[in-house]
Amino acid sequence: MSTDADRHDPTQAGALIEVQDLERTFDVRRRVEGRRRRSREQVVAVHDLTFSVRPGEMVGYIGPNGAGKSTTIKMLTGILVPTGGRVQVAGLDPSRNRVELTRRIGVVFGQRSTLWWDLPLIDSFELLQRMYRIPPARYRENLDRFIEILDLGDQLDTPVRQLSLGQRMRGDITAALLHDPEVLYLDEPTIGLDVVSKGRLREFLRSLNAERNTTLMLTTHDLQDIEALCERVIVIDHGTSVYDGSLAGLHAQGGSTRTLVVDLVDEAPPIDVPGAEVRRVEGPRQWLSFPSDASAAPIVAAVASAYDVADLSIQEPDIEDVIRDLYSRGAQA
Ligand SMILES: Nc1ncnc2c1ncn2[C@@H]1O[C@H](COP(=O)(O)OP(=O)(O)OP(=O)(O)O)[C@@H](O)[C@H]1O
Repeated sequence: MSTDADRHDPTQAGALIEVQDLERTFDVRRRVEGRRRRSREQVVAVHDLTFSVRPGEMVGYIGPNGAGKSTTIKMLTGILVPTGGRVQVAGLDPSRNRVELTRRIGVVFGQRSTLWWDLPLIDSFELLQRMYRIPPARYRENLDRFIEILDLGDQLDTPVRQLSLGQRMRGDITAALLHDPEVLYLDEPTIGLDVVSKGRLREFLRSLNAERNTTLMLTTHDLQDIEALCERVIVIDHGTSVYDGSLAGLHAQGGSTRTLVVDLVDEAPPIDVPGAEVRRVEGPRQWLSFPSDASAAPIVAAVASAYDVADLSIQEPDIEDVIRDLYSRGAQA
């Protein structure tokens, strides 16, 4: 859909995750009205999906409900076998080398915990140390670090079932990282968290990526997660990629516009300058829209030379609007 240079080459040398023409269909039986038997139907969850991710990238994987995000992540982690195409993670075929791959990836599902529900948090971590055979010194080092940054020190002896959602999520993230995975898949990691917890978690993920070059693939409906963490976004709709590129490039999709907000010293008729159009006037404040890919400088200069300006600011297009537009175009295709 995009033609700009922001768009990613979906197949890259040195990729950590490689997905080529990936496909997954499900056979489902549906009850047909007036018939005794159920009819068989095929649901295409993922098709023609091609992308690759380099080590250390932080990629947002987004799409509307039922777009195929979870199905993709399940194929990347080896839980589901593709019905077509190819997938490789760290040089391994996930469904064939699931045990080996498990040592190299971490997975966090926001709505499901992988911790032992009835055990104190620390017991889950110790079990994981044994399962992954993490050298004791490395385990201690990682545990101390994550406990400190994620502020879990007071919760270690609490059974998981008694933790708050935010504490449980931080526990799950620690559990997923103790074995130093190269890739971390996060599925709705901030769902249900308050603003402070969200901010803290995002900060932690940023530092993890900066310090350890951990590759991050983030599935979320919270676009602020994406804006805070990901330079690259893959948008999936109806099982296939409809956009793969930078967040800035996504902003520029769909001929979206930016807005120049002008506070005049006094009320005035709508501002008339080349390259911009007045959309709204409220007292001395006026909103002018101009194309996202145009420079704001000549418009600002024209306004400032012809009017008495008290203040100016530029608003970027709302990313949610851009994405909604992309989804609706996908639905029409
Ligand atoms: N086990 C299954 N059997 C039949 N159909 C399935 C199965 N798993 C997923 N699907 C279907 O495949 C499509 C993609 O589902 P998927 O869960 O991957 O979407 P999603 O993008 O993760 O959605 P959400 O944002 O709602 O979690 C949907 O139509 C879904 O109903």
